[in-house]
Amino acid sequence: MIMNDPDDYAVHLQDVSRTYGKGPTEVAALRHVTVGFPRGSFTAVMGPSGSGKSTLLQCASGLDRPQTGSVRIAGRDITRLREKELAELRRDHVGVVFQSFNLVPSLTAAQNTVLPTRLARRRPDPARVRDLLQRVGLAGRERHRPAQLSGGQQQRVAIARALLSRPEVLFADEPTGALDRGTGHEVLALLREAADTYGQTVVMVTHDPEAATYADGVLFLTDGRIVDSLRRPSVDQIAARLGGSR
Ligand SMILES: Nc1ncnc2c1ncn2[C@@H]1O[C@H](COP(=O)(O)OP(=O)(O)OP(=O)(O)O)[C@@H](O)[C@H]1O
Repeated sequence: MIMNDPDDYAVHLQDVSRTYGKGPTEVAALRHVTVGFPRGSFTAVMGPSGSGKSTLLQCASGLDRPQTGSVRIAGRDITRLREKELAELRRDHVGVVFQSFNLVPSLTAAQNTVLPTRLARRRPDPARVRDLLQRVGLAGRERHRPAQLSGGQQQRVAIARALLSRPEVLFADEPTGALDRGTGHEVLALLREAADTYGQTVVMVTHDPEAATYADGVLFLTDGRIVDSLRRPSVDQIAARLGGSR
């Protein structure tokens, strides 16, 4: 399919730049990035440490505002929205699994999982909550509070929470980084299912070539720019592309 219109994409970044700091300490984290994520696609974002992967996710998800350029989600340029409109758009269309899990300390794993759904005034399906928590390996931990869970377990609560509301767009920053192999594969299968079965658009940062093979395509960032992309690559192709830069 030929896609020229930014609205053909679930998320579209046009000429996005993000700089941190000023003067001698200035860092250009993203430099004039233009990229679209087609609806229902699963994209992996890779590149060396400091290349701008997290910044790309933060800008694309509306958690951070770029200095230049536009970011479209659900047909709206989110860089032009007021805070309240942005918060509502994010609540209704976007799910995130980022490195800080933002779990509510006083709520159990199950309560944290259903929180965004409840905030959006929807009724969570208890069977689906149980199934998701089981699939991310948290069966038996549903009533544990974050302080009673390991870092990896807290991350899995964040993954279940992001998946439960079936957002149109799901951003995940290293969702399998802290997980054992088996749980990591289950999480990747859930992300694949989100795209294939529910038409959700998934954008995932990962350092792991094997995790990236679950995606339809891989984008490579270097020094704030997208320098390459591969469609349906093998582990070996990804590893070869990353070379010594990991
Ligand atoms: N809040 C900040 N203040 C200043 N500089 C920042 C900030 N956040 C990121 N940077 C800088 O911007 C650049 C891109 O950072 P970013 O976290 O996006 O990279 P990354 O590719 O996700 O790295 P990693 O793989 O190590 O997580 C880096 O040089 C980083 O030091």
